[in-house]
Amino acid sequence: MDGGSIVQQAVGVVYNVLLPLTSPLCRVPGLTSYAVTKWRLALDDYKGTRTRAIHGLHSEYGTAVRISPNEISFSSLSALRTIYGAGSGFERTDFYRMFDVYGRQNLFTFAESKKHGDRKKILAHAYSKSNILSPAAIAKPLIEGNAKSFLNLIEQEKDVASEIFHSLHWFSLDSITGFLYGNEHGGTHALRGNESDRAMLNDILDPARRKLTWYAVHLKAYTRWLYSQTGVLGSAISALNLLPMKRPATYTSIRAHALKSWTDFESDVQSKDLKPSTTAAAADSMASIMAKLWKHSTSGKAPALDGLDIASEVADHFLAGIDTTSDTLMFAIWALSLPENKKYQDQLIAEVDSLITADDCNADGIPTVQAVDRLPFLDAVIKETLRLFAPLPASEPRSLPTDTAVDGYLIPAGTVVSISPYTLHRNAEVFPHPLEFRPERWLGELGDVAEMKKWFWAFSSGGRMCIGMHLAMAEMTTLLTALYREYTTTEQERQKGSSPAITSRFEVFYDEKYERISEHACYIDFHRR
Ligand code: HEM
Repeated sequence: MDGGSIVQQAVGVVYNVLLPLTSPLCRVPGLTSYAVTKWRLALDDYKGTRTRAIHGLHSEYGTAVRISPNEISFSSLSALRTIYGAGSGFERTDFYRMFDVYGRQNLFTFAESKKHGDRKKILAHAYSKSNILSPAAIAKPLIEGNAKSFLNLIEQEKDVASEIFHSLHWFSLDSITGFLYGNEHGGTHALRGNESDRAMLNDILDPARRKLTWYAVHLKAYTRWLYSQTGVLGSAISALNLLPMKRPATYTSIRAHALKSWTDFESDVQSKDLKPSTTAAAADSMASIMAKLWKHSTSGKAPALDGLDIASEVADHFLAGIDTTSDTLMFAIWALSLPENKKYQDQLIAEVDSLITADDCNADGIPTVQAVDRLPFLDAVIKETLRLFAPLPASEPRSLPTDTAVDGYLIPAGTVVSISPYTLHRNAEVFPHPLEFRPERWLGELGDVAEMKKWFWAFSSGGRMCIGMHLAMAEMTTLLTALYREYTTTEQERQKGSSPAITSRFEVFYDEKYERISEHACYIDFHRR
């Protein structure tokens, strides 16, 4: 070994081993293997065990644990306020940049609060509860119409509807595209049988998506290089099976659909001179989120947006609005269909029958988005589903450019801190019998509801809380009420003994009381009442 490489190795040891062991973060409890190298947590990521491993560390070491030389996980309410409270100054980390679309940042990926706040101002009203529930806005007819299409699918193609992982994804796909793009410029019709719209789900189903996410996070430059190679080298990379996910890589058709929706809209506004309220069709097109952003871009107001900014923003909401809502609906219907939970399904049906009258339904007989917002037991069922089966259960990383303190620990500038809904939602002192599906806990029959609400974190909190929450709630309440007004549900024989499972980032999530899982599939029988 020559002198240069000895010095290099010495620097490596100091940087990788001694520094992590002498940093102020050493006071934070945890396992040394996590403290000395980021690859220990990366191994959990690779195995798909990250969130459960961190949860295990919290069970053993308490509410603050070191999970990497530069990363601390917390699980207390005080840390939640310090890190995620409005105006805390903590920013999203670079981790989120993998959600940039077409090379542009968007609401989800902006780190700085000013840029984020400016973009949010343009969108906040469209996603507000009053707008989502307004009889004059785009969401109401869209969601009620899609609930009707879901019931039609059960009537006309019962076997197809019965595999609810897919059929509910079609519901959320049609709902989010109609809301973002409008019917004329990208609204999909998967529930009504459009095969190319349905095929977009293949982007989501490929398990290689988890591997690609791991590469994109842990080997960012190498992954970018792999996918940018063309010609002979590109073919050699493919032939040697070096790509973590075969081309076309993740979300290709969803992103292509999103870009086409924007370019179609842009050429229409230029050629037809579409203006709000000139015709009914134009008015519908102009009510979409995409049109809202376009109107802002032509208003001359700051911040300036160009076409790719708009396309990126809407494409990100598109992705954020598919799995989250349909995975939650799937777990809710599956949980209500289990024999041991029949009492909850009966209670929900009794509530729907007593509180939803013919006057609460639209001309198609579908309960309105406003009426279903007033059902307390339904709300408890959805909250309990989001608690136990949060569709985004993993840690939400943040950092601050200056030194600070969290829960009494000195946190040097740039340290990554995070909390996960998975761990918050399994605190047995707040949620007695945390692994059991018990909707009645939200009605005060098991634990302290006020306290539980403080710990409920499925939609995050503070300035970076989910902007799509009211849209998602309207979709979920309408679909579940419309369904249980007309049907009861049970597990199919082939589903018995296994939990449905979903993918989130690197991991697969399911009901951990089960040993068998059915990933991306859930078989339910619908029985007309
Ligand atoms: C049950 C349904 C949903 C759940 C549980 C959920 C959950 C979340 C969570 C936990 C975050 C914060 C993530 C983080 O900081 O790492 C988030 C942010 C976000 N969500 Fe949702 N989401 C849902 C539905 C939707 C829908 C339907 C949309 C449609 C537009 C949407 C759009 C967004 C956006 C744009 C952000 C970024 C907000 C910001 O940074 O200001 N979500 N969501």
